[in-house]
Amino acid sequence: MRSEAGTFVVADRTFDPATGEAAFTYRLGDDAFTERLTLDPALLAGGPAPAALDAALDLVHLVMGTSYYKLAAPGRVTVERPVTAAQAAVAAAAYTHGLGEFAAVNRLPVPHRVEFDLELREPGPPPAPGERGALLPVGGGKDSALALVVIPDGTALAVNPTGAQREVARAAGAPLVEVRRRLDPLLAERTAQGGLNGHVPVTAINSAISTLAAVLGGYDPVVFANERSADEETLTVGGVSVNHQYSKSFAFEQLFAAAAAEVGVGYFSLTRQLSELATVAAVAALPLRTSILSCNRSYTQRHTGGQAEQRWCLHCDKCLFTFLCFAVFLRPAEAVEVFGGNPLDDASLADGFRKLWATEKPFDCVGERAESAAAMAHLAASRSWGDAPVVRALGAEAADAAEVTGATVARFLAPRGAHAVPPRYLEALQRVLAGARSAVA
Ligand SMILES: CC(=O)N[C@H]1[C@@H](OP(=O)(O)OP(=O)(O)OC[C@H]2O[C@@H](n3ccc(=O)[nH]c3=O)[C@H](O)[C@@H]2O)O[C@H](CO)[C@@H](O)[C@@H]1O[C@H](C)C(=O)N[C@@H](C)C(=O)N[C@@H](CCC(=O)O)C(=O)O
Ligand SMILES: Nc1ncnc2c1ncn2[C@@H]1O[C@H](COP(=O)(O)OP(=O)(O)OP(=O)(O)O)[C@@H](O)[C@H]1O
Repeated sequence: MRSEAGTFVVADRTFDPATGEAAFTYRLGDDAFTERLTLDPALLAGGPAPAALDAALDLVHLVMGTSYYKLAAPGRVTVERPVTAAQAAVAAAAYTHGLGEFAAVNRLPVPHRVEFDLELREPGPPPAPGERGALLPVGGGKDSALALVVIPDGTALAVNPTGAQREVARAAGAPLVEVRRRLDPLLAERTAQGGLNGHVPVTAINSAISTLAAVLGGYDPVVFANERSADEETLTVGGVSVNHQYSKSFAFEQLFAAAAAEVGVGYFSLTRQLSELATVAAVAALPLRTSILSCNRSYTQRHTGGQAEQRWCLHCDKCLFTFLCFAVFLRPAEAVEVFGGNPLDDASLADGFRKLWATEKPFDCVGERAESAAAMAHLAASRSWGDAPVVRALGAEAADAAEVTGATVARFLAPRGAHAVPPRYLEALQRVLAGARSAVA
């Protein structure tokens, strides 16, 4: 069936509890797209409340549509199944702010305004929470590695797992459940034929998939590791903030937590009060620092298909930022052991490092401008790193940039800001942070 011109339709979906296969269909003009999930058999043994399972599937269906919507970005979304007000709020945020970078890159008006044509329903009575403990989505990088250490009895979950995600779960001693996600191949075809392309709110998608897995498998809560630095905008367009990491922000977390609560699942970010530097301070002191991989280039569909070796590329914005943070807490030889190289020795990368505190930050998962400047200034004053070519080139200007806001590494190590971490998890986090501080001292 054709969708009405100018509308993107969140259409049908199916789920087979015997095989764990779920299919989510969308329509855009003459095209129908179906994205498929295969859920780990380990998740299928429980007997989830049917209303909660339905609502969790609806949440996935809503946010996963952003990938297909973006081909034409018609500004109108029709949702065929009734949804709750909390789900509608998640969808509105995902299509508007979650597609903010996409809109800016494609020179569409920002904010990207989307009208929803949907029927609201009341949420069902909240089901009893699952009894199998915390479910921790892992990306393979430093943040979720820290969460695995703080919650040692948790279960890790990887969407399209790679060797890096499996390795970090193994190093932390956590059982791993896997969810395979397959984009409709027609998406790539239509993109190649000139469809619009750009970033989608992937943490919103992973959050919804994790919540579905928690409902099915009887886990509670779902614990993400989205740091405070993710709240900083990437750039401003006509006075409006555009954030590459919007679906990692606290604003989005609060909206999503309300929808997850309706299906009996707690949802929060354990590291919400931490800067990237504070997270790295802890991870640098842990043995599993050599098991992490934060380079996004190694997480493309090509790599998640298992066709290429994964390693730090040491050139992309995220590699440069992550190396800079770790250098604050490691000696050069230790850093090389973790990363397999030293980009601060390569003067040709100075411009790449400088961008980390520029007005327009890279569209990547990097920390706050002030924390990058503070980290580089800190290295310039250190005996171990002060002579590295990039540090020599940038130390003085980084110190000037840091001084504008009074930024220092020490200031970024103190937890601060709003959060929704339950007391028992907060105490466990504080214990690990204190242990790491004494290891570094
Ligand atoms: C791995 C990566 O960074 N990919 C971004 C890149 O896409 P690329 O073409 O280089 O490779 P693929 O990811 O394999 O994508 C192939 C095509 O498929 C489209 N697509 C992919 C995933 C999806 O869920 N929906 C899709 O439509 C994609 O548009 C390609 O055409 O550039 C893209 C455009 O800017 C980015 O959207 C890709 O980002 C991925 C969705 C991704 O997983 N990125 C995370 C590593 C990431 O950015 N994480 C952030 C969290 C940001 C957030 O929550 O929004 C973080 O770690 O802070
Ligand atoms: N493929 C994935 N499957 C499950 N969870 C994921 C996946 N990718 C990212 N996440 C989760 O989303 C959140 C944000 O991802 P992010 O990439 O910032 O974290 P990370 O991989 O832990 O660390 P790093 O920033 O060093 O890459 C984290 O909680 C992370 O575990």
